[in-house]
Amino acid sequence: MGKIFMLAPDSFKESMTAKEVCEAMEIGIKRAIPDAVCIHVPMADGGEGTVQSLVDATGGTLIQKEVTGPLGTPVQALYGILGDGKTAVIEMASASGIHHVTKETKNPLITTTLGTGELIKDCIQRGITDIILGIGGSATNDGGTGMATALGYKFLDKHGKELQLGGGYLSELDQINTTDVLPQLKNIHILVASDVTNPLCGERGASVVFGPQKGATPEMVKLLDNNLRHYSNIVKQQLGIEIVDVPGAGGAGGLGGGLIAFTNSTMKKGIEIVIEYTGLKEKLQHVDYCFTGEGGIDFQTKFGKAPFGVAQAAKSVNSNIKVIALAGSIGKEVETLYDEGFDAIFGIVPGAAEIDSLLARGKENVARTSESIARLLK
Ligand SMILES: O=C(O)[C@H](O)CO
Repeated sequence: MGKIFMLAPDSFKESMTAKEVCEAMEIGIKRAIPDAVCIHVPMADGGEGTVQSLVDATGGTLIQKEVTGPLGTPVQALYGILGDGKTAVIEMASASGIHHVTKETKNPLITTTLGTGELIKDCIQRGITDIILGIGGSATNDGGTGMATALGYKFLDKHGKELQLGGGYLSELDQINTTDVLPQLKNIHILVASDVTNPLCGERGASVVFGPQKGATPEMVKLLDNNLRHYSNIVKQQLGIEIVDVPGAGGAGGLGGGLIAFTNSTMKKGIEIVIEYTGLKEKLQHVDYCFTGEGGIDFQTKFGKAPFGVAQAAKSVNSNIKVIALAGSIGKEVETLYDEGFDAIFGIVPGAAEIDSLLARGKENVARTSESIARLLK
């Protein structure tokens, strides 16, 4: 039998999905080593591409659903049901992400995570019991109250009237009513992959750090931070749950905190979840070479990006597996990755060119680079 190659890249943003990168790698490797055995395990780190990668890796299905977008108007969102038929994978950004608002319509006082909750509800209604939820890239700062509203929680003011959606109104919160919460919710487990470990409030909190990118002025940041603090106090008084300082509670405008308060959830690093659900370590057992990669690789790759998780997994299974990374751009202090399980890192760009043409020619560049590497390995 020929040498066995594990192909486990992340997507190359705006150029190729992780699955397409796998296919391009295989084309290049087989030009040099026709009898190479290539195992495809498309990767992701909990952010954009996680739904596609886990659906591809497990033979699952994609579901399209119209939900309420961050501004209250309908948007088309996608989520996945994995091959096991009982686990769903959702990226909150698909329903409530920043790409659904424009520079002119960005407004974290009114944006809502209602649509994310509608996706969770849709999963529950299909009999799903486990949900993997990637959070980040949001347009919202509502502490996950919109998400909870879709699941039946009611956020009331002191007159018993429901608050308007959006983090800007949480100063009026007086009571959280749980009478109409979906009864099935208590049987659902949500594994949360947050892109950050920030707390809900304060200097490192959701509003101060991520509010400005969602259109918050300095005054709005102050208001939103105070509102989330007030909200966390009510959650503590009425539900007995402390969310204000929990790492990750500030993810996606406080959706992390809302998930802790209102659902049966656990937070974990996105890449760890993807490695577990794709069975990467089992598939690495008899591998000789492990190819990974991402659009950009630099020193930050070691803070939980997919290629880092893949390199660590490969070396933990067998330290003799050679880990080879491909990237569109190679950034600062990339040499620090050689101590982290990477044996070699290759840029795929053939020469100076317009970014659009580089993105469009990603597959041929990955195939050519993979062929060159395989010629050396042969
Ligand atoms: O959505 C956001 O607020 C950021 O991506 C951090 O989670």
